[in-house]
Amino acid sequence: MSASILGFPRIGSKRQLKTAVEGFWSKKISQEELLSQARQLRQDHWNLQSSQGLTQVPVGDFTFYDHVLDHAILFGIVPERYNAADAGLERYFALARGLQVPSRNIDLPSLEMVKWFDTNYHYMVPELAINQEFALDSSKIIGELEEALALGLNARPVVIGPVTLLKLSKTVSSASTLSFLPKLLPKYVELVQQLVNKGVKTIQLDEPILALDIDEETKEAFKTAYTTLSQVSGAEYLLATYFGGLGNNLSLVAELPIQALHIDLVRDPKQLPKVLSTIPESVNLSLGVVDGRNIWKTDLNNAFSLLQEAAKARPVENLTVSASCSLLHSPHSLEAETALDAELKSWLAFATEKVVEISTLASALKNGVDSVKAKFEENAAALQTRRSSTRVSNPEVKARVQALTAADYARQAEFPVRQAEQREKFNLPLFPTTTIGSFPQTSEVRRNRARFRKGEITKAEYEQYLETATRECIEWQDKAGLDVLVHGEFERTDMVEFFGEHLSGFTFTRNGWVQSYGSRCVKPPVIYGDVNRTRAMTTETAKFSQTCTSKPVKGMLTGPVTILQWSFVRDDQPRSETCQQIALAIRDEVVDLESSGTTIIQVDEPAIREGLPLRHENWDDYLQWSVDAFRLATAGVKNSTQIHTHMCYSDFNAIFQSIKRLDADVITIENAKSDLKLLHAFEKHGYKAEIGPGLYDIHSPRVPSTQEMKDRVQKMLAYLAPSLLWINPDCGLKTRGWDEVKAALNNLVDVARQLRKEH
Ligand SMILES: Nc1nc2c(c(=O)[nH]1)N[C@@H](CNc1ccc(C(=O)N[C@@H](CCC(=O)N[C@@H](CCC(=O)N[C@@H](CCC(=O)O)C(=O)O)C(=O)O)C(=O)O)cc1)CN2
Ligand code: MET
Ligand SMILES: [Zn+2]
Repeated sequence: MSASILGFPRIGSKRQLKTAVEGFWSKKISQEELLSQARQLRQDHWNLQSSQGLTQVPVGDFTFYDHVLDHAILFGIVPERYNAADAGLERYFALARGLQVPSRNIDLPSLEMVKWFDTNYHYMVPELAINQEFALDSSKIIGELEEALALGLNARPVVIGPVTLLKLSKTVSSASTLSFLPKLLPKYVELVQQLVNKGVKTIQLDEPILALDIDEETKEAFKTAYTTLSQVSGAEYLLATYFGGLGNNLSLVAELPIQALHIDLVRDPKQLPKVLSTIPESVNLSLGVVDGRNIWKTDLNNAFSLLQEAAKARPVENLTVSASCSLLHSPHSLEAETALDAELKSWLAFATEKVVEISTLASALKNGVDSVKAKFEENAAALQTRRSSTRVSNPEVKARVQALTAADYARQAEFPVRQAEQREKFNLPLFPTTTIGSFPQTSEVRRNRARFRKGEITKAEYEQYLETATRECIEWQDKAGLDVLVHGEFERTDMVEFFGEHLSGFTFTRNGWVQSYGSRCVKPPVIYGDVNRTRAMTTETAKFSQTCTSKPVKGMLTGPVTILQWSFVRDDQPRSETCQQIALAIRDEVVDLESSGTTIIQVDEPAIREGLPLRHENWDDYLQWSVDAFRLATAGVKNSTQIHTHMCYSDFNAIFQSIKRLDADVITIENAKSDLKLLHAFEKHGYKAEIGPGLYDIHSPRVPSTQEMKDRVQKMLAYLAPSLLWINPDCGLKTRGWDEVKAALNNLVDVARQLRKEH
């Protein structure tokens, strides 16, 4: 009987990793200092697990930027061009975030970054060359293993499995990335041998791809890979699956020569009986009963009955209690949440508390529930207060949802009618220019917010500061010649957290940080009850902003699906219902913005693609309610009010029909890194509304030239009519500095000016 987790959040209780890494980038700390802080974090996190009695600790879950990128280094999947950077951390961070050193003639963009399954975590996409040769560089994982062994820990190396690693990679050729398996496998074998030589018994191979629909080629790859790996003497494998059930991949997994299997019993508790009857008894089962993707306290009784069901079918020695997936997606600890209401706090468990839950469940399984009776009782009592709490339920919200009719989901007229009215009203030039919303969140902006929160400046002083920042931002855009302006979002910590702070049914944390990419973190708000808007959230800012210019300033809102997707969501009602409630709150805001004089309103939905279920069979249902939620949020306005939406970070081709069904008047979309494939889809499916495919990548400090952006537009014009095309960057500018932003936007406006002359 054992207890362990698949991975722990690496960012640290106070985001020490962010501070250290960013300090290293800005040359405030040395490489040695960075390495030593990293070592400390790993040690703290392992100690935390072992002090709670977890029987094994994962090794390799730590990373300076992204664990998939670490695997590219591990197997030598480094494109030629990065050899311009020095081996070691310079090359590593060049892959992660690009590198520009004019004096050395270096101008490297970063690798592509995309979403990790259905999470808000982003990974770097390994890029396989046509003639890719692999080379093992195991220094990182071996180093970390030695650290753990020196601490006397029972260490289990964590490696992404070969099939998932290849499936997440890309290659320029038309060949399937799995065609690289025969060349890659020997390197896995070599790695496993090295680990075994260090005294390792079990190696965790993460294959989350098994929670997806996979084709025959992929199934064959699994058989080949695991048969080969099983031949390394002395090695045992824990095959880890998560983010869903095994579904029809169960019979494949049952055939693989593995010693242990991890299953996600939070996303799919119903798979347990099938797993128990299909997976050979000799295979140890790691049971993911604690939710790694949400922050609610586990229902210990419920989790325990799943464990007992397994214990009836197999010897307890062959079972491991675990969390559904790596705890990477949970905040570090509740300890810092001193401002959280006591009752609400009693409903929550972050990563550290989840480790305790796992340990409690393991004790119950080993020594009987009576051995941890008090803990079970305390848990049941907390859950009971949550179930019966009056603040969870709001009858007015429920009644309003009940009363909705089809008319609430549709604009008054079809797009062509709206477009005609809008054109007359706005009289915008051909190729109108705009931005996506945020402008640089400088340290000055953050410092002022922090000072206000600490009471060092008054509310009035803070608001005065925001007005000045907003006015300067708008005046700059006006002068630069942009056509549709934005206020810059200086008052927001984050596009989702801001709305979480203003809506009832939500709470927010002080320190509930979760890594989003690299050193960047988010603090997802917590939705615990029925969502309701009690007062306008953005109209004052919008009204003020419009006084700064005669050009239209867009009202800027986050859409219901994105608010849902980037929050911790209640687990006591379907996500679709929560989404509908958020949609109503946003609808009220949209309508209020219109009444207070805002004529163009953008409702961002960058997370709509990310929310798409991993299994195809669940797509239609999701796309129905998510698109409906957007329509509900935006349909309450006049024909002449222009609704924009914005999306980023994803391949939208698969959900194209749903994008059409959003019925937005203008869509701005990330495109700078995903080529013209998407635009082809817009053409093919007869998309009629207006569209602004991003002209440059805002995730890099690199300033795009006028010519390169103009070339991009020329290519786009092969697919899109000039009268429909908007000119804009591919996402918000909050992570950039002002110098880069000004230079890039000046060039962008130039592009539009030149094009207008030519058309
Ligand atoms: N939720 C969400 N998900 C998203 C995105 C997004 O915008 N939001 N965009 C995409 C990319 N993901 C991103 C995620 C995070 C950030 C980001 O910039 N995060 C910031 C934190 C933003 C924040 O809340 N900042 C706080 C600052 C909190 C803080 O550190 N305060 C210090 C003081 C700060 C100072 O003096 O400078 C303190 O209190 O001690 C604020 O503005 O107030 C960071 O990690 O650096 C950007 C993109 C996809 N997913
Ligand atoms: N309006 C938001 C911004 O500009 C949209 C960002 S999408 C991740 O930051
Ligand atoms: Zn975006």
